[in-house]
Amino acid sequence: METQNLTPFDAVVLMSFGGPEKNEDVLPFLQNVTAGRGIPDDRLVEVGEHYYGFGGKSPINDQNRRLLDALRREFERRGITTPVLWGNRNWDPYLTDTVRDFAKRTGGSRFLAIDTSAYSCYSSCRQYREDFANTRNVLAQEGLAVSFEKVRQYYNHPGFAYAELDCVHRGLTNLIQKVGPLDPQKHRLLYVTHSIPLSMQQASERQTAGYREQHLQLIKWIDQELGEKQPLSAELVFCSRSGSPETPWLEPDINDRLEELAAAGTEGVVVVPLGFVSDHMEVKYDLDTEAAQTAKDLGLVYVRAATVGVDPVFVSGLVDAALERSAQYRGEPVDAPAVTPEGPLSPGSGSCSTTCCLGRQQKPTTPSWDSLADID
Ligand SMILES: CC1=C(CCC(=O)O)c2cc3nc(cc4[nH]c(cc5[nH]c(cc1n2)c(C)c5CCC(=O)O)c(CCC(=O)O)c4C)C(CCC(=O)O)=C3C
Ligand SMILES: [Fe+2]
Repeated sequence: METQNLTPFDAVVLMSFGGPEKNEDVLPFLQNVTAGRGIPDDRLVEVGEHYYGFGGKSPINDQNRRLLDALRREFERRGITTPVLWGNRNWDPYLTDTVRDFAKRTGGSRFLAIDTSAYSCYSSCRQYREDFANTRNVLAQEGLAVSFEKVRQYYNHPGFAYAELDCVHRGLTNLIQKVGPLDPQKHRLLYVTHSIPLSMQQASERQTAGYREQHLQLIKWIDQELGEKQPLSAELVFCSRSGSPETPWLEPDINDRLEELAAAGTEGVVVVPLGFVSDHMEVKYDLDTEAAQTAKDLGLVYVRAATVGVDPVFVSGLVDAALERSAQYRGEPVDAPAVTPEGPLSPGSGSCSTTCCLGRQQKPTTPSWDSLADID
């Protein structure tokens, strides 16, 4: 019997990046994101233009509203009565405001977070835990005691993995509709994720397979699952590089790779945004606008596979991951499934928390024992 029980948590909080809703939001949002992170001004102007091109509205908030709704419906379907809240790092509704409001309204103090990023690295894992510590510290000064736990990074959880598999399968079907039978000489599968600085990549490798390798493991699993149906070679490419040009980031960039492939005789690609759980601005601009234009200029057929979004298999997997974390927290034996050889990254075990993914400056994180004293 599955444990349909989130004890001792008072609420689940969907934790995300946040994005602007209108033109006037864009600058303050970018200032929030980049405070103290050394992003060159011309890059900020460029990224601002991406947002203005969409009327100043990032797609991410509406995606999160849909996910929030889907999670609530899945809780209801399973008879779980724990409330599901939503909070962001960089824009309204901010995590601190959501949590303060809930704590004052209900007296609840223990929060279990589900992040909208699936892999391990500073930006996608540890920085969220710094956010939890920040909220905890701000609210402590206001006399409210709150605590946070989070579910594991879920890139290899069957819910996310099978939902991705379905996205790839549908992308391939779409390409076949456009070009006829697939030909490994002419067609290719490009998995895309957010580039990160090499230093951040290296920090992610200290205790786990690391950011890049986690993607490669999932790609390998998808490839095996597709089996004979899928003759194309697959590779991982990157998008959304920022930072200063002298700092090395993960490569190749998708646009550069499309040029190389076209020159070598490729005629069509399926682009799978494996690193993004829904259609964020990176997907809408960097892939659907920029990379699609690159492909068009090169005469390539370009199919963009879907993101998992609110696929019921994904949503149900997230609820399973929350139940798993609760049971683990209570000290009960748990079944923690994973599709890749690395296995589940148990949060709080140290495998993806204590010393991994350190940022440039060391800041407090949650859980509270994960402090500077634990860093070797
Ligand atoms: C790994 C990763 C994820 C995936 C994990 C996760 O989801 O958390 C992610 C997500 C996102 N990143 C986003 C937006 C931005 N990221 C920036 C900057 C940066 N991202 C980085 C990495 C990542 N970012 C890094 C290493 C930087 C350099 C600065 C730094 O070291 O921190 C900048 C500043 C301008 C620029 O430099 O491009 C912006 C505006 C949005 C919102 C999009 C929307 O509106 O839909 C989302 C979901
Ligand atoms: Fe980012």
